[in-house]
Amino acid sequence: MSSGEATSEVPAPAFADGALKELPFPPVTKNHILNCSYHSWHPKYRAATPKARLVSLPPAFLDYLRSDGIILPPEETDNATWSDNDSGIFSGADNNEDEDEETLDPSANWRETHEAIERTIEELGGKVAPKLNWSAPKDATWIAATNSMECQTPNDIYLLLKSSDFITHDIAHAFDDTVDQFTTPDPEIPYHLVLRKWITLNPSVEFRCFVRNRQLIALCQRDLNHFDFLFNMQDKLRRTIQDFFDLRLRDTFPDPNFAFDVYVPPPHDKVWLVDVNPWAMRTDPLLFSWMELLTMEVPDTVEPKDETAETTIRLRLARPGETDDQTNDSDEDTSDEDETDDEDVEEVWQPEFRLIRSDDPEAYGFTTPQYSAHKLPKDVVDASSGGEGNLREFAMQWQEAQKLAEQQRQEDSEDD
Ligand SMILES: Nc1ncnc2c1ncn2[C@@H]1O[C@H](COP(=O)(O)OP(=O)(O)OP(=O)(O)O)[C@@H](O)[C@H]1O
Ligand SMILES: [Mg+2]
Repeated sequence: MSSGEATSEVPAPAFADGALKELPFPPVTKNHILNCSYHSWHPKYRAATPKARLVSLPPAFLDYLRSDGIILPPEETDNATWSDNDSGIFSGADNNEDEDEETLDPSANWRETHEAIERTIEELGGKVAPKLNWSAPKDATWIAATNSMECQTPNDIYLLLKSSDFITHDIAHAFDDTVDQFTTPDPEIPYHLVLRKWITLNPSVEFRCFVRNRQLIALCQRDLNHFDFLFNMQDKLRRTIQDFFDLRLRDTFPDPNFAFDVYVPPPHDKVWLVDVNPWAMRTDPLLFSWMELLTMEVPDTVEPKDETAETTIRLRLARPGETDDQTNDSDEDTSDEDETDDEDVEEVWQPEFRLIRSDDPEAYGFTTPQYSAHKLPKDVVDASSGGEGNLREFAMQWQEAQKLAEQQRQEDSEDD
């Protein structure tokens, strides 16, 4: 797939009466969205990505994902316990024997895909974490027996994918809110199921990193819990991630603005690239606000002229929208007075690295639901419309899931 360089720099903020009226995002193009699709960037950064395989998805499989209801292909292990089923989830094997098997098995039209998925799970050691081009079904884990994204069978995967609003966004709204949404025909999206070898990730060392005009400007935790030990290793982590960005991403990613997610497991000297996300509203800025990220002042790095001199890098603060030329012009015009000004701003600048402090309200999830753009998963709403019994059963499952998640979090933080 061709990946076009985004032409847009960060625009000068549109101030009105001294206040920004709207978030000054550079125009988000369909091309930018495509550049952030797993299938676009993965081949280039494969060596830095946890082991993953891509299964290309035919239209018939996408039709299955789009169809109402959750009907799963029959499994050899299907047994009677599945048939006494009032959850609305059916396996083809549960159906009336008189009916035609072909019409009952939803995978009849995409058997090859189903088998490719089966083989790939095996190749990856029997456990995988699935995602589509952009999204993982994180909002649907409550429906899975494991209460996580860990999948051992194709049906585990289908159940998650079909229950997730994030997956629906990938298949129905990928180009929403792009500047060329209504003016250019949608490019065909080569849909892929990404199967990642399952690893037990420690959420405390997952970070989201923000890149503006090819500079790493900010980074933060992805998990919104307080992890005390992170404070002691903040500098080391920042350096490791900055080096990774400089070496691997800065000059090779097609767009100047994007956000990337990394995993930096002990001993914290290697960075794994987990995902690349659009520089757009749809990406959660987590511990920052988009307004901060779009308007924060960052320096333009000026390399010291004498390369042998051991010197602090001179930095000059540039405002968003100020081009290199503008910055350099004013640098050339260096009067005595300017030098004094320069001294004022000469300092070692580093991207802001935000961590959750123990007293932050985010640490306890008081302020925002985990997926704020989707206040309630659709299935919660569906459960409530299924009557009191459904809701009670759902509430019990939900409580159990929360307890397990909390237990897991505590174990993980103790591990470190
Ligand atoms: N190989 C893996 N094994 C187990 N868990 C994984 C694996 N890869 C990723 N995860 C977990 O899945 C989470 C979500 O993955 P990913 O970032 O790809 O989803 P996403 O939908 O793009 O998320 P977002 O909407 O925040 O951008 C990660 O934060 C990580 O905890
Ligand atoms: Mg992502």
